[in-house]
Amino acid sequence: MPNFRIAPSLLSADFARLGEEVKNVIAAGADIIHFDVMDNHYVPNLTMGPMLCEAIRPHTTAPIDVHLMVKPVDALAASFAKAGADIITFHPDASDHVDRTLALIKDAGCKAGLVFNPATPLHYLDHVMDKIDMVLIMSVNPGFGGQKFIPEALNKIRMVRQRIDEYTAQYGGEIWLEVDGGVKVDNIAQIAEAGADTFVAGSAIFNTPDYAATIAAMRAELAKIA
Ligand SMILES: O=C(CO)[C@H](O)[C@H](O)COP(=O)(O)O
Repeated sequence: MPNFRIAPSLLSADFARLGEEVKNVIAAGADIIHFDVMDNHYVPNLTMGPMLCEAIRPHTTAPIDVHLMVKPVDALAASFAKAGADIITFHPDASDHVDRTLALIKDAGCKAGLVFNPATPLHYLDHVMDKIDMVLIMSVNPGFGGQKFIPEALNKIRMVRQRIDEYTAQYGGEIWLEVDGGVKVDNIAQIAEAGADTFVAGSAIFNTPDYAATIAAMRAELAKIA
């Protein structure tokens, strides 16, 4: 069975109690904190900046996975690396120089990844497979939590899984395949079957009264995958 990781998105957490929410959701069995950064320019919403990342950093030793939905990318990527991010992903269509942005993130000591919106072509992976630690497939259009999973994302996940497997079989290393948007207890197994190993879930976890029960239910679904 692959090493499955559950990454609750703070987008649906109680922003007035973020430190507590971070602690609670990790204690409930989550692996990673997913931190959504929206700039009201690349996406039509405004969320959290590096100061909030720095503020939650002392509340957990779990990796903080920063998803930059911003344009331009580089200055904020550097600020989030300083603020304690472990993983920084960005949208290649928002960066003028994808290779340079990846290098900036890696040089700052973080893992780096590319994010693909539902309509972003995968050719951005062509010359950078050796520089990425993660591919994040958006299964909704970015900007808001609580949207419905777009089924076409499953085909894209399968294509990326094949690409990662072929690359790592030849060159070694590890590249995580994360999926974000509309992930729920009742579709997580199907998403895993398509090839994802890391699952962002916002509303599905934070909008339930018992985080541990929801995460356990997700893991029970994932355990059904051979
Ligand atoms: O990046 C995002 C939206 O841009 C969110 O992480 C994502 O939508 C998670 O929310 P939910 O699980 O409620 O769909």
